[in-house]
Amino acid sequence: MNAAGQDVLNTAMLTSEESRATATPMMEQYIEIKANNPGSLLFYRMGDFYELFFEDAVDASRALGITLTKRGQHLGHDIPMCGVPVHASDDYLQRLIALGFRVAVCEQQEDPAEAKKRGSKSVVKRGVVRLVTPGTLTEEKLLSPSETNYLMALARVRGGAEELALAWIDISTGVFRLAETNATRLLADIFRIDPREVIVADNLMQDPELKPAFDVLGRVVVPQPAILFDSASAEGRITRYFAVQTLDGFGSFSRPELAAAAAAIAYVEKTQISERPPLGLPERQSSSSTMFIDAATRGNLELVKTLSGQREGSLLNAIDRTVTGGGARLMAERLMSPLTEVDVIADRQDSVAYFLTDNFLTERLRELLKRAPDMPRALSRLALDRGGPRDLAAIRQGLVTAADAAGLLRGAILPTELATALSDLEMPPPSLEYLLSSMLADELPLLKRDGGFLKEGADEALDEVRALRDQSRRVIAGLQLQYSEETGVKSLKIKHNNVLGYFIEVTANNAGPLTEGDAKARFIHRQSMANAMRFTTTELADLESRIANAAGQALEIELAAFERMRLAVVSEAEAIKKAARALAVMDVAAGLAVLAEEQGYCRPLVDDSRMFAIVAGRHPVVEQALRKQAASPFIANNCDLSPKSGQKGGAIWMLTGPNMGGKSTFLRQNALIAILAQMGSFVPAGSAHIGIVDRLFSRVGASDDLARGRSTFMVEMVETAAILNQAGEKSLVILDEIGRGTATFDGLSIAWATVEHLHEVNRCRSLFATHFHELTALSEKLDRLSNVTMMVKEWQGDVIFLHEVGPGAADRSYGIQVARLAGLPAAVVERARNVLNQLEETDRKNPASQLIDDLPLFQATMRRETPQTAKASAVEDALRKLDLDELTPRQAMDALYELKKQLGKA
Ligand SMILES: Nc1ncnc2c1ncn2[C@@H]1O[C@H](COP(=O)(O)OP(=O)(O)OP(=O)(O)O)[C@@H](O)[C@H]1O
Repeated sequence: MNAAGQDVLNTAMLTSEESRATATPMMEQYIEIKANNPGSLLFYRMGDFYELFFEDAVDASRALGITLTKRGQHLGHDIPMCGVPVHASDDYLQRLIALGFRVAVCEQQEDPAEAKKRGSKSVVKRGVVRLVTPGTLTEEKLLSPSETNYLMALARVRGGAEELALAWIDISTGVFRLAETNATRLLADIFRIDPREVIVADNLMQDPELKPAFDVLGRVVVPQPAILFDSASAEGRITRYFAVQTLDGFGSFSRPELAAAAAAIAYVEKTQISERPPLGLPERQSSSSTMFIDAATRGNLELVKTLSGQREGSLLNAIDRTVTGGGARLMAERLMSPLTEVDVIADRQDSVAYFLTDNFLTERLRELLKRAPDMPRALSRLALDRGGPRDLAAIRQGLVTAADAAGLLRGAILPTELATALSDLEMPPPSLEYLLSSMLADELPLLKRDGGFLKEGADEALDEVRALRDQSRRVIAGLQLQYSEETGVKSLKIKHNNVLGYFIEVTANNAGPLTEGDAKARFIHRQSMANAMRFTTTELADLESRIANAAGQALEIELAAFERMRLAVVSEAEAIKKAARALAVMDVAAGLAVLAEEQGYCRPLVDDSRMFAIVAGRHPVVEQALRKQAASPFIANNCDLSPKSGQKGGAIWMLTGPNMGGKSTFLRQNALIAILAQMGSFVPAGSAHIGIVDRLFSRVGASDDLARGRSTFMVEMVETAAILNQAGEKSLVILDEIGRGTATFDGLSIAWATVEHLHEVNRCRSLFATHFHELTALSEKLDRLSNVTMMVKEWQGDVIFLHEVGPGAADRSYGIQVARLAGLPAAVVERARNVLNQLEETDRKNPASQLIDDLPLFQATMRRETPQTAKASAVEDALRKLDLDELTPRQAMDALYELKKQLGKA
């Protein structure tokens, strides 16, 4: 029984020997194909439908809400069945893929008439032509225009320095990249790339080092046979795919990188069966060239989606002004991977600055770009032979846009990035655009088999058969007139249907003149209906076959022309991809210029210093939200974490202030400004000077991870631990209310020790917001720590939030006032006030802040501990080397004496 309560044969029973022995020939074919494609729903082509059977039918009918029927029996069980029409299959595929299914598409591979020739019982040949999985989509309907669609392979090869590597491919655009990684940064790297599917060797699925990451990724991870990841045969697989002798020309790759790349290629081959998408050569990405943002930080800062999963409210949504799908994808990619290389950042800023200086040019360019179709995706479909006439038209329009954009910028003195883009725009040969424009009609059908996509004048032979077809139609109209005059039946009509083809139709009452006398020999009776009779003539039959032939010939000519155009496009794949990329680069730069102009952003100075000086910074998302609500304007705030002269480490700002005062907003805005600056954008500030941030960490907001058995406090501590273990001198760390998830004293102690560790060990630029006002006393001992506070005014017992960051420390949180504003019952507010007074009284007698005088500094305690923990003593070493199971009692005694002697020496 399955979950739906039906008695359905499961796949194991279906593919058993017994099942095969009793199967009909068609069932036998089905079982064979099903057995070869485990884990996928099988779309089995029958005429105009894809049919699903057995468990697949039950699952799909439930997922798609379509009717489940039955078709005969097998092994004494009903065979459940459901089907989707071929012409609408993209919609169904989309829904199934979104629900996490994978689909094997099985087509008829010969004409049913061919099969019949082999005998009346023979089955039409069928084969799986493609596995549809989330990471290997190419259809326009299945893809989001503004998002990349990466398939990723993770490989591990023991022995080298870095044992793990990632390879990711977007077959809808041909992008192919590689990077080394390690267990610590694995999740951060995967989230940066945000793949739809990650393939992993099945023998790694339970690996203790990797399993926690797989658990977080969930069903995105798909186990595959380990042989796909075999590093020994990796190079061969890659060279075969790219049809080259050696990989030497591509750069040098580590063994894990080769294994990951080969696995990704193997999976593409496995899912695309006979087709080969046009992949770019693998590009190596060094992890040091992008800012490391760990998974928690990426989520907390809501870069591309909010914590609740929406795009609305994310940073990307607030800054994306691009007008093309390719531009939107590049924008998201840049936001996900801010750079650490000063020169490249400056190049990108130069492009934005260029467009900012010429509004007129920017607007004209954007108008052009708005008409640019998605060239890389159309190209990919054409290369995979899944494209239609509209994909050819997309390439044509893209090439026109590229030429127009090039025309607009040619002759100008362009900054580096735009100059490169301009020369890329000029890569595709003009002859290609000319070919497509001279062939393609204005109105295009979706499918090439519908014909009618070549324009008049495109092909002489086609024009001739079309003329013949049109002429024949005119002849038919003439015949109708002639027959009606001859017979005197005015209502005589020549009609057409798929069964009879062309025929003459008269009403039953008017049949006489066609069935009597001489006419009887001329008008051949075909069909009698209730009220009508149908006839044909030799002339009409002759005309009909000429028309049918003409249509067949026309389609043949069109399909041959389609193939010529397709090959012409595919042979320029590299140039087309370059031009498309150039359009995306221009779209991003122009979009960022529009944003900077509209929102008043400034160009930040980004260099290799340790500066972090933001003047009048704003939160890019909150600022726009406040404006939209026409609420009071956003209050800009400064932030300076730069080392003072003579100091080496970065500064820490300890931020206190009331609830609702704007602490979290201030913390996040500075992290977001760093990200924007390093992705090459202008930033929401009056001015900004940022020394490259190589790693960004944030611990903000409360979230729990109950699915993995972690409480809110546990998550907080895990994230804090990651920060303290990994942050270095170039990092930027944002910590919001560390220690609030536990008892006050525990929380205060943890926060205290964390600040000391950041100051003494990590020495990074940090912002630390807290309600533990006792911590502000630390500024007396930690020279790079300053206290700042969110300013408030008290007015007639109420608090007024000024949202302004000023020097000093808050002495209270105004939590009770905020609680009152939130509508806590008056009695509870009153009682809380009393309790607070009592507590404050006790604290005044024995303040926790006095601790600062009583506690030795963190570094001092560290120093005391370090020698013992860091370097094991000779006695410990000797003890560790002893193999107790191998010692006789006598040897054990001797070893003990020896140890004692060594201890004496120490
Ligand atoms: N600089 C600002 N200018 C104008 N409004 C602001 C500013 N900063 C914050 N706000 C507004 O104040 C609200 C509260 O801000 P935020 O959540 O940052 O406060 P908080 O101090 O972190 O509060 P809590 O301690 O309760 O978490 C925000 O939703 C925003 O609308």
